[in-house]
Amino acid sequence: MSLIRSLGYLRVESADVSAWQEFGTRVLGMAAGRGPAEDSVYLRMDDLPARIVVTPGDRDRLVSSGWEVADPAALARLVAIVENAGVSVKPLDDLSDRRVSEAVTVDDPSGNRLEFFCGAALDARPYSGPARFVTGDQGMGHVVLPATDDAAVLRFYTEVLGFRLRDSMRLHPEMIGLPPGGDPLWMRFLGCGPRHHSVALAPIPAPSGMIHLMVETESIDDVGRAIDRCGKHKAPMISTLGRHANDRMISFYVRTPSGFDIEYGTGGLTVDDRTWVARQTTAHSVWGHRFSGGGGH
Ligand SMILES: Cc1ccc(O)c(O)c1CC[C@@H]1C(=O)CC[C@]2(C)C(=O)CC[C@@H]12
Ligand SMILES: [Fe+2]
Repeated sequence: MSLIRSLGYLRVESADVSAWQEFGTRVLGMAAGRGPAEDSVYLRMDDLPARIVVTPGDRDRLVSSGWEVADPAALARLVAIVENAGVSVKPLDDLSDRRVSEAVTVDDPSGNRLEFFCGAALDARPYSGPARFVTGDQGMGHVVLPATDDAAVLRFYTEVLGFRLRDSMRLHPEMIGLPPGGDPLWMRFLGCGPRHHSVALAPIPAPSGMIHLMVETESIDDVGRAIDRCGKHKAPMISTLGRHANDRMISFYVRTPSGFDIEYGTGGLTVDDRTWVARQTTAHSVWGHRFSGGGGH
């Protein structure tokens, strides 16, 4: 098992935090949480006080993704491994807004900021949002992060952080607006627990620092209700419903107020590392997922 157990939280900076409050609760069906900063938005998906924290800023971007480890000893081991690989690790002092007992921060080779933490607080109030999310040992979902140097990020995530390669997908250069006939571009799907992928790295530039966050619900009815809410609140759905070829997730994509997307799905595959074999998928979906508006991110 890798020291990193699952995707724990996202920290987002936004010029319009109130749009996020509306979007998170009315469209995504998450529950509004409370936190120490009056001007921030805290969105709950389960017993944790917040899975998405949106802080005010002058631009819209992913600040960091937070990754949960089992305990302080595991965090110390992970920090030693990362430092041994020549990557600098900084302790995080502002833990009050994160509601965890220890956290550190690291940048991946493409400049994506990661945080590793342990000792998350549980909220005394039960989760009560309209959508029921699959979290637990699968974490809050998966993130797709931009990564320019495939070899460097693949080495960092697998050899240093201990993620396992679950799938690769070759992208045609023209899919992301490059001239045809260049070097192959790879999208890598990596896992740290039972979820098929907790992070995917894509050779696609993203001004907001993020391509999408996938959240998984318990049933297709949760997904159907979310599609209805997108219509009611005029949230921009940027793909039709579809089923992915690699993790079998049935999902659709909707644009957030920060310009990146949420993939909203159900029925994703869980994998067992003793038997899993990483393959190459050549189609992104078995059916559906027709993207509109600039190629799907
Ligand atoms: C291919 C795939 C399998 C499982 C997923 O959870 C998943 O998000 C994807 C990739 C979706 C993918 C993307 O994130 C960036 C923009 C892409 C490349 C497209 O334009 C189509 C597929 C999109
Ligand atoms: Fe995805």
